[in-house]
Amino acid sequence: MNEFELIERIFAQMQAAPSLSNTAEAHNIEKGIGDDAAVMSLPAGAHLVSCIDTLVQGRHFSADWNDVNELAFQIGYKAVAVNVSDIAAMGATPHSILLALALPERLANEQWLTEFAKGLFHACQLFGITLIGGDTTRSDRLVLSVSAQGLLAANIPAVYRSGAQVGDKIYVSGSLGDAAYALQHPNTAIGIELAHRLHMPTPRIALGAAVATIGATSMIDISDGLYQDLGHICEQSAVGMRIHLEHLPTSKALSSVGLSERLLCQLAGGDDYELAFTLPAHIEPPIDNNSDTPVTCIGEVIAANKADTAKNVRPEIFYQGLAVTPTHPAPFPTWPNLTGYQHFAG
Ligand SMILES: Nc1ncnc2c1ncn2[C@@H]1O[C@H](COP(=O)(O)OP(=O)(O)OP(=O)(O)O)[C@@H](O)[C@H]1O
Ligand SMILES: Cc1ncc(C[n+]2csc(CCOP(=O)(O)O)c2C)c(N)n1
Ligand SMILES: [Mg+2]
Repeated sequence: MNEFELIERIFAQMQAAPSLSNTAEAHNIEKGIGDDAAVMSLPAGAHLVSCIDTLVQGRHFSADWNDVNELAFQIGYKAVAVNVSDIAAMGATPHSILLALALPERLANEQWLTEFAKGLFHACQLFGITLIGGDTTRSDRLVLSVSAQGLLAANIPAVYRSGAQVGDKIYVSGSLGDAAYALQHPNTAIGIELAHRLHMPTPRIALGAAVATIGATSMIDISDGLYQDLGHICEQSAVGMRIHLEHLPTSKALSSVGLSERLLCQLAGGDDYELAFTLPAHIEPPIDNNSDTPVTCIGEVIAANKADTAKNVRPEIFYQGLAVTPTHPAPFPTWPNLTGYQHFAG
């Protein structure tokens, strides 16, 4: 059996799981894997929301072959989760994915592919989506591109980065900085405790849909770091922001890390896959005490500083009521680089 037959067999087995085939049926997928392209019918008036995200060995996960072997399940899961997070950040409900797999020969074996497929289909099941097709090529390193489709009901507006208004409050889901800390300290007790936040992020699907319904003015998922990603809302909405550092939601594990290092992970670490959104001050956020998705107000939208050009607007940050600036960087010992993750930095 060659690699392609192996992949086909493993994926067909997983796809045949009863709960997954039920999802395909519920999603009106008329043709999934097996033809030149997939075909689905959409509910009347629904909007189709699409995105794509690539994970590259050595850039989005460890280059080390031992790690890639050990993390097969998590890599499969995360490739789906990061895309679902982008769909959630529009307020849409995820529907289906396509997978382009560039596979090194040494991973084209039953053991690795089975674990990878288990992680991928676990995510599909958890997020209620169907794999409807893909493409497989040989490559020197593992590269995964997943594109996702989501649906928005006819009467629900998608939430863009461009709608934040002066006076809105800024909210963030879950806790921040956990994944970045786990990446930087993989062998410490706290890093190990937080490793699941790096390898298996939880896209906030229900929250994204809920805030779209109640009238969120803007939303983004935090993949590159809160400071940079809120900057995208500032740029596209032509507003400024004030962020209060003492309000950043912090997990119990991360709260024992020194303040400056913790805040750096929270502002500029990335890999959080939490949602940041703005709501007019009179709209209460969907805070459900029984849910495991806390929502925290971290600041407010202010008028853009006229001195800033549209491309360099970043949030202003405050700590205990005082502006944190290069001349008064407290609680940081010196003014930190808050840029966040950039593929082509420097
Ligand atoms: N190669 C490309 N061709 C066309 N559009 C692109 C390309 N790369 C990025 N874009 C578009 O630019 C916008 C921002 O992309 P980006 O990848 O930064 O999204 P993001 O959600 O901020 O990050 P993430 O990749 O972590 O989800 C998106 O609308 C995306 O579709
Ligand atoms: C080995 C390794 N090195 C660095 C990182 C951190 N990292 C990589 S890409 C990215 C932003 C999101 O990517 P994109 O903008 O492409 O969606 C972040 C925070 C990691 N997870 N693993
Ligand atoms: Mg995004």
